[in-house]
Amino acid sequence: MTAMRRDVTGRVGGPDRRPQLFCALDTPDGDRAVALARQVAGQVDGLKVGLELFCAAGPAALDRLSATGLPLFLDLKLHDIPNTVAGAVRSLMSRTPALMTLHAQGGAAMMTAAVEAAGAEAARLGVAPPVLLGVTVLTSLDRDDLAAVGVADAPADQVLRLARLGRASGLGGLVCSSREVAAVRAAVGPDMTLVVPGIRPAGAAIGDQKRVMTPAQAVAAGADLLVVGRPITQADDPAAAAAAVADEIRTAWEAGQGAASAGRP
Ligand SMILES: O=c1ccn([C@@H]2O[C@H](COP(=O)(O)O)[C@@H](O)[C@H]2O)c(=O)[nH]1
Repeated sequence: MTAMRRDVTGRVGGPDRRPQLFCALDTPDGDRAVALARQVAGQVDGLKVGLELFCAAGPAALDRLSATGLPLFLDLKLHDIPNTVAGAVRSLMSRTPALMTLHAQGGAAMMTAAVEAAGAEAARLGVAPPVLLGVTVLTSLDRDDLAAVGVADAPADQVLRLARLGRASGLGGLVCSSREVAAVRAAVGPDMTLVVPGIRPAGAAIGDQKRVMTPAQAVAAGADLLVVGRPITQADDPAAAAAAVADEIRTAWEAGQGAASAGRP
């Protein structure tokens, strides 16, 4: 597995805790994914492989992307009975992803089974276990969408409920939108890795996302890892688009660091 910057707790971000940028390679074409990865490799901290690429190109896509040397984030959002999810985690571990997702609404037994399977399989293979991330409420959903599936609470309340369940189940991190990340941090403490998709630079098309923020806003809110897909991959110049997002993250982070040290006695 490619080294991830983690602090002593395992939280992604490294000693300086600068938020990381991962590019979502959402394409059914393995060759295009590899080409995109090469284009953005100098600007991003890692690559995210989701359902579209994995369903089309399979685990071989992970092997090809590993050659970039960047950490891989396998975002398959596992959601099934505990035994099946544990088996899927074991099967995926040989590809040594740095991060993997499962749906927190799959419940505590499912998440615990995944954590145990990842730990045991990592020990057997002699590798570091991935950071298991619980997806709380998809960033493409708003209050009306939740109501339509029988959840009367606002997204922020449902995110917090699932975040606490994920922490109690032993997960290493959570996926939520930037809008909830500060409240989730307050609820789960400093050690969990908080990942935010639904990132849109000012003026970018929002598409199917509903709970969005800019990269700078996500950093100010306290995100550890920002996932950006189409604003980079569908740009005329993906490398330049990735560099602009990375710059925005760095600038916002440094401004926050400066403000924090100015407030210190
Ligand atoms: O709540 C979630 C969880 C995962 N995603 C994934 O992130 C990227 C976002 O891509 P964009 O093109 O920047 O919208 C995509 O792979 C999703 O599957 C998410 O958007 N929201």
